[in-house]
Amino acid sequence: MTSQPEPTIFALASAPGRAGVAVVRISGTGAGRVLDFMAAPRPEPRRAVGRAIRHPEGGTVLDRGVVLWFPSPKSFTGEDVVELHLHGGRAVVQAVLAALTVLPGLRLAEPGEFARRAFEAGKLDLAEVEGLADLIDAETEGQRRQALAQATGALSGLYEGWRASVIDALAYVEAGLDFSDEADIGEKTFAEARSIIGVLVPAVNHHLDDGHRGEILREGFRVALTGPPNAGKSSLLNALARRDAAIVSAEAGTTRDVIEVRLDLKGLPVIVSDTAGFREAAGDIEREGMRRSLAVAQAADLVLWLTDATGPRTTMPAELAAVADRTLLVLNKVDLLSGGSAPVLPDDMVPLSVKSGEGVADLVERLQVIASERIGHPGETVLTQVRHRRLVELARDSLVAFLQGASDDVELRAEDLRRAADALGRITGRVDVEDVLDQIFGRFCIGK
Ligand SMILES: Nc1nc2c(c(=O)[nH]1)N(C=O)[C@@H](CNc1ccc(C(=O)N[C@@H](CCC(=O)O)C(=O)O)cc1)CN2
Ligand SMILES: Nc1nc2c(ncn2[C@@H]2O[C@H](COP(=O)(O)OP(=O)(O)OP(=O)(O)O)[C@@H](O)[C@H]2O)c(=O)[nH]1
Ligand SMILES: [Mg+2]
Repeated sequence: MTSQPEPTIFALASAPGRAGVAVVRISGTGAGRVLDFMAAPRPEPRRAVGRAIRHPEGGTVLDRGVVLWFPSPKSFTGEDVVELHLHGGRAVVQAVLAALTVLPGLRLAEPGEFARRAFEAGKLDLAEVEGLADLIDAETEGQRRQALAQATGALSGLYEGWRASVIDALAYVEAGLDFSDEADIGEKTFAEARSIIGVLVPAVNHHLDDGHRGEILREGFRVALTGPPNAGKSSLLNALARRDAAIVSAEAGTTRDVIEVRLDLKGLPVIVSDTAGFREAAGDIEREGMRRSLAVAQAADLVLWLTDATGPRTTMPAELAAVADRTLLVLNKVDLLSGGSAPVLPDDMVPLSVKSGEGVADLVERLQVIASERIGHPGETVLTQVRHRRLVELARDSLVAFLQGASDDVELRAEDLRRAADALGRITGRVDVEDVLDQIFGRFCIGK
């Protein structure tokens, strides 16, 4: 039985919409034929050449572009790849995509399908693919660095290195099994395995005990704006975003829905959420707003409690304080205080006036410092997502079980190590990961 060849896939690899240049990528055994029919002759591998791009039927010139030819296996996907660099007009791209569908054996790629083929060809492992998806999503410098390191194998190297150690230890344990009638050999090899795992476990624990730095950098440091109604939370949000993201009014109880803005503070992603004000006497809608506010505060890495300098110095309600990880007190509207001099405030209270702009830059600076303390040094190899964390925890638990288990039950101890190696292998996709593939590749846009 001959296996059906994979269809050749194509897609716009650059962003949709009008652009200077658009790139259409084609991957699979039919890619060379695209060149033959639409941009003959095939250029030298990996050399950009200017070519007329023609319709395969009739030969009408659709555009004058640049073409690239990456014969298998030296390509992004490992398959034959062709790139057509076109003028980025919508009609040009449409005409070329329509022309490609005319060729037999070609179809439009699904989201992430190019990356999936790169994975299946062994060009990228799963952690690298996830890094690539994060790189495409990266909005700040810190995120870019972390994602690029992961996309180019930093995490894979770490986890594969650990897995190699576990497999070393496993080999010792299994050697002991083979010599089970010679007890002293078994003991010796088991001790070797123990010493390998004894060194590994603290390293794994250290990696896990990172305060979720990589995950926060990847997802954004979350700041919740809370406070009594009318304190100026929405005004502050707008000032931070430098645009009118939220409605501001002199009426108390203006904000009900949660409004998010994303800031880039010196390369760190900070997500600020404006929420409904907290007060006792509130109607149904406002109460729902307060419920949401509480949920946002609970999920936040930092909760700001903003109060009006001319009003009563309300403290954070107990229900809010109870869910907040870390809080910062902010006193707004200091422009309204008579005398003009700033009030004497406790050290941990930040005075500002959204109206005059006074103190806003200082607050931004405080936020940046707090976020950077939490996220730590970029460039270190840190856990970046929950999928990895779960598997590293699973591996650690199995390694601890190995260390604590009875050494005379060698079969069970070997099983502990196999389970640990398996968990680590699932991070990079070295062992069965069918169950998560669709989820991971589905994150990509079409053309990646
Ligand atoms: N034009 C273009 N730019 C691009 C991409 C692309 O696909 N096309 N990329 C898409 O993500 C990124 C670069 N990624 C790439 C990764 C590997 C190969 C590649 O041809 N690898 C071969 C050859 C390596 C070599 O010559 O040593 C290989 O791995 O065998 C190409 C692009 C960003 N820029
Ligand atoms: N004088 C002065 N007024 C301010 C300042 N900041 C905000 N305000 C005013 O205070 C009022 C309430 O502002 P908002 O930003 O809507 O207050 P909020 O905290 O979002 O209120 P709710 O959404 O109702 O909880 C508006 O009239 C703002 O113009 C400030 O620094 N000084
Ligand atoms: Mg508001």
